[in-house]
Amino acid sequence: MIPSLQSEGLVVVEVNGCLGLITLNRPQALNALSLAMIRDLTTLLTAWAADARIQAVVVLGAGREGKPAAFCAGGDIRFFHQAALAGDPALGAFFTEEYALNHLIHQFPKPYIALMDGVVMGGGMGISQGAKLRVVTEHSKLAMPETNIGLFPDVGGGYFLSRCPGSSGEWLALTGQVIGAGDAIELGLGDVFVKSSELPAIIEAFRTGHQDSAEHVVATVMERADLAPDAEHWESRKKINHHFSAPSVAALMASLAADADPWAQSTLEVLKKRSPLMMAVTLEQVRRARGMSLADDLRMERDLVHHCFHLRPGAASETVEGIRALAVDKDHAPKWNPASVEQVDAAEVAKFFVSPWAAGEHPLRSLS
Ligand SMILES: C/C=C/C(=O)SCCNC(=O)CCNC(=O)[C@H](O)C(C)(C)COP(=O)(O)OP(=O)(O)OC[C@H]1O[C@@H](n2cnc3c(N)ncnc32)[C@H](O)[C@@H]1OP(=O)(O)O
Repeated sequence: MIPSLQSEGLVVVEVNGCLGLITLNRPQALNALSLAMIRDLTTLLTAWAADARIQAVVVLGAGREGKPAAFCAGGDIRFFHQAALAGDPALGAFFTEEYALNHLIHQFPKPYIALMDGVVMGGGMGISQGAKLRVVTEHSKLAMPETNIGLFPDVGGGYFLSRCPGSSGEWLALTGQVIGAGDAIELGLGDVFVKSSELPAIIEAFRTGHQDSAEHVVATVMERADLAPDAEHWESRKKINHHFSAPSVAALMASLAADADPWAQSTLEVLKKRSPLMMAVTLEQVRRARGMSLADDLRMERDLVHHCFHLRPGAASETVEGIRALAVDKDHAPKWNPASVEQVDAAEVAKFFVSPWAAGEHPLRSLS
């Protein structure tokens, strides 16, 4: 019922009755996902999908004593940095296996419940957006912040962001805006609000209560559901739709610049800090993904992430530079190349969307 795992305690598993309870247990790195953790999650979900004794799965993040909660802050970006500079083939395996895991979760045949308390970013969204029940609290901080590290919103981000209402997906993708529970529910990125003070009782019930059916597991959450707080960014939705429906990043930044409203000006300031090249790639990604299945979107994202590390290898990669500035040197001063949206070459953006693999050789060819 519990297969053997390889992440040495970073993924903790408990089975109680028909429930498989998974705790991401790397709190000092906000439960960021290593390749071993991704492999463990894949092993567990693959085994449990076929195991009639398991009828529901719950995933949560371990907390740090006295610190804010985190569900998962994404893929391990320090590993991306080291592996890219070392030319480590594990980097490619990481993305292939993480995206396949995201797909597995979206298609998981039994209730998979994500307790999205605290930080839920990047890869954390990837392992929660496919959940049947996405539980948010007043401490939830959801974001796809990849343009801040010279990346694009992957892990199925093209698929789930492009399904957000109006142009809010483009807004979230380009700015990396962090949203709380109210906005998450309003935008279709969360399902149910539970006060964080209720979580210990819910988790205790999952650990020790009688769990004899998936319905009972779901009811354990739903009976503690509450009214969500207001959506903080709801008032800005008209402005989001107006500016973020512009045809290009340069056009949408010009549109914001021409709007004296403080919201437009502060949004423009955020975009000026993001990678111009990767904003252009991101806008194209989200718009293409709107007409794609999840599997096709993940294949496109696998192509894009390959190019992030190979079109310009090593330290020349926009992603390596972005991670260096945020998480390695922590100077928060990435030197983007090019430095402004006006200098982004459309031909360079187009190269990201050419698959490096023939259709029959794509690493995610088996996803449907
Ligand atoms: C294919 C998958 C793609 C992706 O998922 S790309 C990654 C997307 N996620 C991100 O870009 C988020 C990166 N993290 C952050 O921006 C910040 O963290 C937060 C805003 C989430 C929280 O900030 P604060 O509360 O100030 O915490 P802190 O001191 O930055 O983090 C505590 C420790 O956690 C490590 N950490 C956080 N996120 C990651 C990560 N994604 N990968 C690896 N480590 C991470 C930090 O570095 C630090 O560690 P130390 O104390 O040793 O400096």
